[in-house]
Amino acid sequence: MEARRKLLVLYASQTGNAVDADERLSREAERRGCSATVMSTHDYEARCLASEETVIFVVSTTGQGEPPDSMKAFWLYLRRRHLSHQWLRGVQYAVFGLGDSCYPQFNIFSSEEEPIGRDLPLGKSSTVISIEIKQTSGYGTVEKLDIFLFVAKKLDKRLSDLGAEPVAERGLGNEQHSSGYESVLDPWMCSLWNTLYQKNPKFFPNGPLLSISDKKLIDQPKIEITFYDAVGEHSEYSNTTDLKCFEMEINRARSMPPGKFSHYKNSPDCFLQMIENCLLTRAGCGKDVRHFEFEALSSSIKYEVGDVLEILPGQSPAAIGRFIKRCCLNPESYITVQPREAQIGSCVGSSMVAMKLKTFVELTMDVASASPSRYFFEVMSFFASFEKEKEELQWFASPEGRDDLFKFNQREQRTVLEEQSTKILDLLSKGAAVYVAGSSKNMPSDVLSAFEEIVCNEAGIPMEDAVKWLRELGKAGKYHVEAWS
Ligand SMILES: Cc1cc2nc3c(=O)[nH]c(=O)nc-3n(C[C@H](O)[C@H](O)[C@H](O)COP(=O)(O)O)c2cc1C
Repeated sequence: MEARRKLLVLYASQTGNAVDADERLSREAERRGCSATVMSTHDYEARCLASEETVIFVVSTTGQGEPPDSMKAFWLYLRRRHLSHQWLRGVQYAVFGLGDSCYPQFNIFSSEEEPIGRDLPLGKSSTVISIEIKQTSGYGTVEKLDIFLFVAKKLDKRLSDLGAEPVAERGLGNEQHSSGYESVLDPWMCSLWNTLYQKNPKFFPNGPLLSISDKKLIDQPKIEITFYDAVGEHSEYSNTTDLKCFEMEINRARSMPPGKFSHYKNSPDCFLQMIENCLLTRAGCGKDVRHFEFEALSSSIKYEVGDVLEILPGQSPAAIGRFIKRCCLNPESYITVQPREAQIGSCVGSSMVAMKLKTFVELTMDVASASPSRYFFEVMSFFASFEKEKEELQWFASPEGRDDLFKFNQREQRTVLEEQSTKILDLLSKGAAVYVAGSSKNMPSDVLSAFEEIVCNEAGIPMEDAVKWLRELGKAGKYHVEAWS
């Protein structure tokens, strides 16, 4: 019997959206009975592409029409001149691109005349910074270039020039769409499954429609986290991890006062002065993408065109603490993180070496500024015990609820932490009675515990302030207010 067909799903991402989209594609394929391997273009050997059967690419465009860092080597290989027009004969492919039509409106530099420095997206956060170190007063000729979804368009063309066969029309997801890139991804994915099924029914033995229940898949996480309560049990290894080095680097940078001399040089680490900080995105478009300009103050700074200046983003320790507390975990406990199946390869922050939970959260997760993914709502709906809440989460995770989710989640820039504190506002906006008292002492115990849990613990608002805040809301006539004494 011919073996079931397999899919290779490759992603190239700078800030994480393509990873989400890619994982969604592989999940949906697996729910239809087709096994899929998800990999970053960074971990994939480009020369092996010719021996694949079907490859789905999800790629984003970054910088000024550039491929993500993780795709640069892969793309360089694909562009080699010696590759024949038949090299990918027999390989089927589909490309889904992620981009943002805001970008062509910026001033674009042609590749020969790029300014010194590059855009540096800094993780999946609501503020993105593009950096330029000023050396001369002029920037060279400015050209308009269509950089919207540039990478997906180029990749699609190159794959086809190398003889690969497209199985679906290129999908182009635009973040400016009223419900984000998912509004294009949903129908694109459905038509992809149908086409693959028509080409070879072995892809989906039970047809292209959903055949495995969500529950079964949600029960099988890809990553295993093991907790060790004994502090120090594994600490003898922790100096060797990349994360540990990263942590040390961050601590070193944070503790460096102006004018401090580095340990190994007799000259100061270079100093830059910020001379411009301007918003690149349109006002009100819901995104904060900034252009910073720095001027070198010390002569010690040496760089060449293409060098990268990295600014390490940080998270508030209070937010990390609140997140861990909300998960009912001990921030001081040690964990190891590893993929459950060998084929998955390394996962974000994967480490066989135990590290402190709070270090892991600080270095690998964005708890205070990134909006949770759609899949987060899907998984939460599985665990929700309150029926109404479960239904709402399921609606958000469904294709029909996608627009509502986008408005509630991304447009409002909600975060995992905020989800908790907005619960109380949701309650209020649904017309629930607001109880106001002179002091929290008189609150009925169920109201008091809800307040302690949501307003005080999650949002970090002291109880007395929360009571004052409620009184203000009541005075403004927004909510029905009852008093107790
Ligand atoms: C610094 C930066 C530069 C970007 N440049 C472009 C661009 O030139 N063209 C485009 O279509 N989208 C551009 N985008 C939008 C991204 O492609 C879009 O946000 C995408 O969803 C990011 O996917 P990723 O998280 O997988 O990298 C840019 C985004 C950032 C943060």
